[in-house]
Amino acid sequence: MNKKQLRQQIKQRLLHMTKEERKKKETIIHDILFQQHLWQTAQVIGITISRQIEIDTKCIIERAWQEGKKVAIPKCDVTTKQMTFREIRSFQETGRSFFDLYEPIVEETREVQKDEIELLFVPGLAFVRKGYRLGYGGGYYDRYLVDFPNDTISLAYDCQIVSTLPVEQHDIPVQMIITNEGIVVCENE
Ligand SMILES: Nc1nc2c(c(=O)[nH]1)N(C=O)[C@@H](CNc1ccc(C(=O)N[C@@H](CCC(=O)O)C(=O)O)cc1)CN2
Ligand SMILES: Nc1ncnc2c1ncn2[C@@H]1O[C@H](COP(=O)(O)OP(=O)(O)OP(=O)(O)O)[C@@H](O)[C@H]1O
Repeated sequence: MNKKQLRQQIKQRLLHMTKEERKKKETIIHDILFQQHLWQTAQVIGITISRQIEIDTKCIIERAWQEGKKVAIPKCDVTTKQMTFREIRSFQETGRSFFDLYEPIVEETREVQKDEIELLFVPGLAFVRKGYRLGYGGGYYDRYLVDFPNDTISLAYDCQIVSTLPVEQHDIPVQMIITNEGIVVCENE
């Protein structure tokens, strides 16, 4: 199966989950996350604002603010396919952008440098247990991760874990995946 077909297949799986199933699994994933030392000690997190089929990140962002953490979200440059992260202090500092994404409002936010982000949440559609992932096809995270120096984590429903993925030269694995079935520590060789 090629990447495009695989994306379609996983999207279908996600769309077929019932509201109850989704909520139940989401709660488990959030609970596991908040128990992690990695979470508890991170002072600055990098995270996206979730869309329909993605695991809810708004409550993660709110929890981060409650715990005094700083929250940075990406702003994509569609021509260079690069991202920069900017700190948001409330959802009012975000605006709807391309592709139905919410991005930081540049005039109201400051840029957060890569090395300031202590824990980066990496979105994806499908994952293998070694940490390799299939994204939405922009290549934004693959580029961003090239010289990212700190911890990376992904959140996924069990149905997003697959046994194989077409791995390419530029793919960089995440260090940890949290699913509703537990934690996967990805061993990088
Ligand atoms: N909530 C959320 N925000 C996010 C991401 C995400 O996965 N989730 N991203 C995670 O990376 C970045 C945006 N990712 C994007 C990925 C693809 C395309 C895009 O234009 N896709 C084309 C197909 C491109 C291709 O196949 O070459 C399209 O669907 O038409 C845009 C943004 C940053 N923000
Ligand atoms: N480090 C990189 N440098 C240059 N081009 C890259 C890099 N990483 C990915 N690309 C290019 O970006 C495009 C999308 O890559 P890919 O299909 O792996 O995206 P993805 O993993 O689904 O997306 P994302 O990383 O945003 O989640 C491809 O054309 C790929 O060649």
